[in-house]
Amino acid sequence: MTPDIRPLVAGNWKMNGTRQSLDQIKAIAEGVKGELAAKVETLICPPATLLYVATALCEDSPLAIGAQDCHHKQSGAHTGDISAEMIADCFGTHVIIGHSERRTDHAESDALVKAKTEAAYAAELVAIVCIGETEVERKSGKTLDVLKRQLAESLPDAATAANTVIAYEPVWAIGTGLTPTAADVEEAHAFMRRELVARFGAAGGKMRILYGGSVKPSNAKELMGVANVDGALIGGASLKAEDFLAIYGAYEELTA
Ligand SMILES: O=C(CO)COP(=O)(O)O
Repeated sequence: MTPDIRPLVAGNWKMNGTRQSLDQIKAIAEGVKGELAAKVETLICPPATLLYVATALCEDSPLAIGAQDCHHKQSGAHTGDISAEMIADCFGTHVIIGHSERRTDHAESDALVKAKTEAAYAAELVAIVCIGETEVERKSGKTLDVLKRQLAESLPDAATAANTVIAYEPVWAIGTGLTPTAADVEEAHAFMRRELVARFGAAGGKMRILYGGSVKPSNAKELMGVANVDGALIGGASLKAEDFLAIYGAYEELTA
C-alpha cells in the first residue's frame, strides 16, 4: 500500500463470460456496498459484449465497469475493433491497455500501447497500462530494464494520477499459480515508483501501481500489503464473485 492512495481492486475477465455471468457482476456490485467501498475502489472489465448491460446493473453500486482494450483511433474502417469513445458511450469508465496477452496475440508494441492510452484520455477513460517481464527476461536479470523501457515508452507525457493506473503483471505469473516473492514484488514496485516520480514528479508519487498475476484469496493480504502495491488486477479469481469479494475483503484488515 502507499499512504494516501486509494487502492483499486480490478477484475479482468479476458475472453470469458456470457449473459449468464452477469449474476456474478450483480453479486459483486452488491458485495462492495458499505464502509470498505469508501476506502477501496473496485472495477470489473467484462468482455465488450457485456459492457452496456453490466454498467446498467451497477448503476446503484460503487463497482465500476471497464473494457479490456480499445483502438488507438476514434472511429473508422477498423473491422472488429472498438474505440475508447464507444466504451465511454456504454458508461465504461476504465480500459485495460497493453495486457501481455494482447502484446503477444496481437503484437502490440509500446508505441501502440501509448497511442491507445492517448485515445483513452481523449474519451476521458482511466487507462490501466499493463507492463511486466517474461520468464526469460526475469531469468536473465533484465526485469527492471524491461519495466523501465515499458514505462518510458508506453506512457504518454499527459499521464496523471487521475487518468492512469499502472498494472505490473509478470508474464510468467499470469494464470500459472506462480507469484513472485513479496520481496521481489516490493523491489519491482519501488523501482516503478522511482521511475514514475522521476518523470512525473508529485503525480508519479500518487499513481496507482497494481500487482497482477495469480492473485487469489489466499495470497491477497500478503501481496496487497507490500509497499507501493496499490491494488490488484485479477484474472481467473475475478470470475467468481465469492473469490473477487474475498480478495477485496483482504483490505478490511489492511485498512483497519
Ligand atoms: O492477467 C491477469 C489479469 O490481467 C492475471 O490473470 P490471473 O489472475 O488469472 O493470473
